Amino acid sequence: MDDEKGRTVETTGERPTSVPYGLVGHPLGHSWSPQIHERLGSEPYALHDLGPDEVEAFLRGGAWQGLNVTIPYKRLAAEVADVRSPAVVRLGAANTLVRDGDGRIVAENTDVLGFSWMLDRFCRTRLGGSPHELLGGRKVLVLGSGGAAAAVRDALEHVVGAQAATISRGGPETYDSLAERHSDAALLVNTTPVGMYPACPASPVPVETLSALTSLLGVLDVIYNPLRTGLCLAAERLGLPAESGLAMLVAQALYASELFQGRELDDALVDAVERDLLARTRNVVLVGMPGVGKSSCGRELARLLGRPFVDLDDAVTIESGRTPAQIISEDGEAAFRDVETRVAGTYGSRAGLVIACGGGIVTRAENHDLLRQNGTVVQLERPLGDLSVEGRPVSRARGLEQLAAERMPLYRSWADLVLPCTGSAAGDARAIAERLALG
Ligand SMILES: Nc1ncnc2c1ncn2[C@@H]1O[C@H](COP(=O)(O)OP(=O)(O)O)[C@@H](O)[C@H]1O
Ligand SMILES: O=C(O)C1=C[C@@H](OP(=O)(O)O)[C@@H](O)[C@H](O)C1
Ligand SMILES: [Mg+2]
Repeated sequence: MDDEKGRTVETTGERPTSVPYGLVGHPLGHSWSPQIHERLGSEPYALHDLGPDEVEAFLRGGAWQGLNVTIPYKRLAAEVADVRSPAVVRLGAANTLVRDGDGRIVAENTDVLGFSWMLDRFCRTRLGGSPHELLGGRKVLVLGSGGAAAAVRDALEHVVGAQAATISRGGPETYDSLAERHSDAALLVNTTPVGMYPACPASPVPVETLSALTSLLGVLDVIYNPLRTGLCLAAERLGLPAESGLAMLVAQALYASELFQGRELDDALVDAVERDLLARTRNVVLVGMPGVGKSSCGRELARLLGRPFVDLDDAVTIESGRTPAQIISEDGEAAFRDVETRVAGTYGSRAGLVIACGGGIVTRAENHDLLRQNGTVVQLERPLGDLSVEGRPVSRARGLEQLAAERMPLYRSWADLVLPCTGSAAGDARAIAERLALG
């Protein structure tokens, strides 16, 4: 029998009646789990955004082999299971369900394992010791008291032997008492949604409070979007090692995928999958002197990588109905900078973009966090004599020499990569793609 496209449709034998793997939750929104599981070999992987009246029947009777479960159904997932791991029993919550050979539902909590993996790598690579050596018997502050907090606390207490102190708005230990009562804490972990896209970069703890926690060795955030949360940015400003939750996301998926497939996967896959995700999702942000070639190179780079391109000057024009040059000459530079900062916030928080900034983006320090929360900053450099001042009121008014004196140190301090221009925008684009290992 042929279908309407002329393909032969099997009418006998085994046909999959559903997708074997997937994620259940509500609301699901955008999820990176399908791409991650595809890389790990547990595919096809579907998203099941299920309402409260349909989820239990699906968990109990749906034609699935392995499921990840997220908010708000992790407790239900633990309840419907026939077999529960020790972590699931302790937490009363499961994020992974598999069917065993007898059709029984087996529940695990790989959030605990995923956080342990991230903590282990963070401690060894950034703090120079194992979690147990660095944190055993010491106090760790856990911000928040929801499901993610329970998994983090469980890992800290049962795997590492640390003392987890929960900080929450309504609990006995609040944010107000942080600096006063917990200056002995060795690590701080955010499990609240504060700082998550699109309300970013926001931090659950102001940088002043963080600086009063004088025993901190580092900071972790379970949020992975943006790639650098407001908390991580604040910690980095204080010189504290900090990492947000992408590794935890990938590691919990790896442990879930092992259960789905019934085979062991190499832990090194976590680093590899994380690197791939970073390469695909991190913005490339171009800065440099006016006329250096940011807009031209950005356009070429976006074409090369097959990504959307955003020129912040164009975004300003769309947002305000006037070009940057018009705003500057009619209302003054400060008025332009306000709109520029607004659009930097909008596009800086998105993922997978090539962003060309205006030359003056570095004149407001706050723009740096807006753009680096999800981006790698690349500075383009050419000799001043080669720079066009056409249609650039700021360059004309102040002169390139003076602008360079003011801004060069700022470009340098923002830049993750400085690229001496190669002679053509397309050549610069190829050089950036190569230096940042983007393909
Ligand atoms: N790599 C380059 N080498 C030589 N000229 C360039 C290069 N990139 C851009 N240009 C030229 O310089 C001028 C300014 O480029 P533009 O991309 O608008 O710079 P920016 O956005 O940094 O102000 C344009 O006339 C452009 O054609
Ligand atoms: O240097 C500056 O202050 C400016 C640079 C321009 O962008 P380009 O650097 O793309 O020319 C534009 O944002 C505006 O005219 C102000
Ligand atoms: Mg430009």
